[in-house]
Amino acid sequence: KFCAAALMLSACGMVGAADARGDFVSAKKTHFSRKGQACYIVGANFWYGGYLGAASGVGERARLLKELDNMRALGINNLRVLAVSEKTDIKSAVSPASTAAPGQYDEELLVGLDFLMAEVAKRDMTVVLYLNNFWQWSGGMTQYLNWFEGTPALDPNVTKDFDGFLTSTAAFYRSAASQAEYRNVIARIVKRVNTVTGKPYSEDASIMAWQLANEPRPGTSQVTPKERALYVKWIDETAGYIHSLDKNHMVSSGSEGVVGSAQDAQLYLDAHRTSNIDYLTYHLWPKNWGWFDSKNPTGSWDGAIAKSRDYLNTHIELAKKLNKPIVLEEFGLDRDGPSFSIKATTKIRDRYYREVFDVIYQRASKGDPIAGFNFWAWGGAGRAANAEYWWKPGNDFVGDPPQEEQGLYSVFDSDVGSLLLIKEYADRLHSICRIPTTSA
Ligand SMILES: O=C1NC[C@H](CO)[C@@H](O)[C@@H]1O
Repeated sequence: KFCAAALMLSACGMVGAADARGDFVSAKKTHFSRKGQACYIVGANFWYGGYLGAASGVGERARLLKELDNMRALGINNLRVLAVSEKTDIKSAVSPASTAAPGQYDEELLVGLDFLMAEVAKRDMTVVLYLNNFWQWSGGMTQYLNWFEGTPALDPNVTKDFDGFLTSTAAFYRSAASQAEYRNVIARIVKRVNTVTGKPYSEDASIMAWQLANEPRPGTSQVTPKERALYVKWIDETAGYIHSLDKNHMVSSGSEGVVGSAQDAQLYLDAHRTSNIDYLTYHLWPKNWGWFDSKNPTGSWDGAIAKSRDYLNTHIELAKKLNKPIVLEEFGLDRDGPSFSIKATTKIRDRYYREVFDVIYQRASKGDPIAGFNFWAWGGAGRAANAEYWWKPGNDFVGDPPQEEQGLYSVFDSDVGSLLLIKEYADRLHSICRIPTTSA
């Protein structure tokens, strides 16, 4: 009876048919597999993809379709997207937010995510959806603490106290009330039925993975044993909760790697050993982490490259230890000058991208567990709206979220050299596993 009803509902488009099991990206030891083939992630960070998909308000569906076509044409087959944002008074945060208040969700933004997923599926692309943010630019964990612990929603751009932000925000993991609402939101998204396709998210193979948060950190590099244990437990139990709701998809943490694990490789290993985490993630930020000085590129280049190569290779070795695939899901560098202006060249950034791509391609060619990359971040047709390069509601979305200058790390559609470089390495990675670089 149930099958007949399901078939009938499916036939009239009320509930989309589940994708076949083999259509889902899965981790097979240290590599990803999809449709019976090993596959590599050639991806972009596209945090605002769901926002563009909204039917009105912030939505720009015509732009979204053009961005997706342009990315697909380059061989990009994966997008990393913000799935949930929290309404906040923080100035350098995006608005509107998908969670307007605890228990109040913005259906228009959630339909935007539905539309994005429907268009991604048409292009045989996949998406990693992150369900929270350690940083303030989408409200994130500090906003949960404001709602449930009464502490101020902190913006390190204002407080200028980065370590204070890290310690305060890590209180999220021990706030029972915050965790309860966070899980409500997780359940609402993971169990959602796409209003455009009629397909349950949990049965949609165009989702590659659910991700706990963007860059969740345990606190500062001086975390106590108690904070370490809490962080490890939070990753294990939250990932386990998602798997309890959805038997089809992988789950990842969104970690930056050792830098995001109190500079401690052992903590990174301990936090990702659980079978509830299907693959590893790491990020690479030479300027943010003080390795590269964009005001002194010549003097800081060699050190930055040496540290970057070491970071890349160290994490591929850690993936071998855990026998899991690993994705470099964020990396970037600013424009020549440095400048936020789209008119500035990107020679240094392109050179850096090539250095990163070379390590990834060489080690992937040898069968090492590097499963791909997502560069940070797709700016596409978006443009900074004012001379100060700060985002304000109503402005274009670009690759840089509102807490950073609009042009800092974005790859725009006019950055032809960067786009050709991405395509060159997309083709090379796809050639390793013979995935068609254009949708069949
Ligand atoms: O997740 C992130 N990592 C680094 C990006 C660039 O600084 C930043 O915009 C984002 O919060």
